[in-house]
Amino acid sequence: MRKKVIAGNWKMNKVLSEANRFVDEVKEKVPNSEQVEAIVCAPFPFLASLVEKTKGSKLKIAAQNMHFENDGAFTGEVSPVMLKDLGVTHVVLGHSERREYFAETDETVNQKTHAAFQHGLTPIVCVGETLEQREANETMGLIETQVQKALQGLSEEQVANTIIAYEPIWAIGTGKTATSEQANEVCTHIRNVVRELTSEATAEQVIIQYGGSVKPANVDELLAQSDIDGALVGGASLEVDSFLQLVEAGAK
Ligand SMILES: O=C(CO)COP(=O)(O)O
Repeated sequence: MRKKVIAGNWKMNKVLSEANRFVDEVKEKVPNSEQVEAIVCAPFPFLASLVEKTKGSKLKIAAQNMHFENDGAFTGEVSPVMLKDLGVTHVVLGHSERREYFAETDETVNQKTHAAFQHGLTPIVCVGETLEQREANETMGLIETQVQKALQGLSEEQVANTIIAYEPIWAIGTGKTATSEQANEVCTHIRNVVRELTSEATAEQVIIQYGGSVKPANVDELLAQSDIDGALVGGASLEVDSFLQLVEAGAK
């Protein structure tokens, strides 16, 4: 059985003292279960401190983005080498907010996914449609293209170790969760795309998360779906109690 991966994406929130306090509290309480993995995706300035604090604990620390080059004249950017050196384990790539506001494309997401694996970081690759695309019946085709392009050129083993997060843009931060059936339908489609690209064994292994207004009240139903292996959570990951409730739901 696939484990559940619960990742809290803090986005551009908190200051260092708040981030430290959150992690100090949460790291003691993450269930000691092989069934669940808990990750905090924090802003760059907090990463060194949070990695240090979580050494030896079950809580993992992720970045929310990175550049694909190792180093060079890219003012304001952060490289995979820097993240790996700090002890970061995961990196969120291609979040819809980065695609919308920071010109992230399927091509750069692909370059970053390759760079993550080159440096031993696990990519959490985000895909998802807008409301207009959903209403125009474009969801399945669009998701297929996003997944294919993100994974292009990866080895089968790398695909198996990629985390794919399905985040319908219309459900992010809106309080409008996709129904668990709607979410599962797309996650099943993603697994089928992975199956076509690789093999049955890899498709069965790949972790597919749902994201978009996940909270303690709806997480059980979402995680009970056949192809949803976890959640990428914004708002409800900012408070210790709700984040822990989500992680505990993953351990059930
Ligand atoms: O974008 C998200 C996580 O990456 C989802 O955000 P919300 O959980 O706040 O809807």
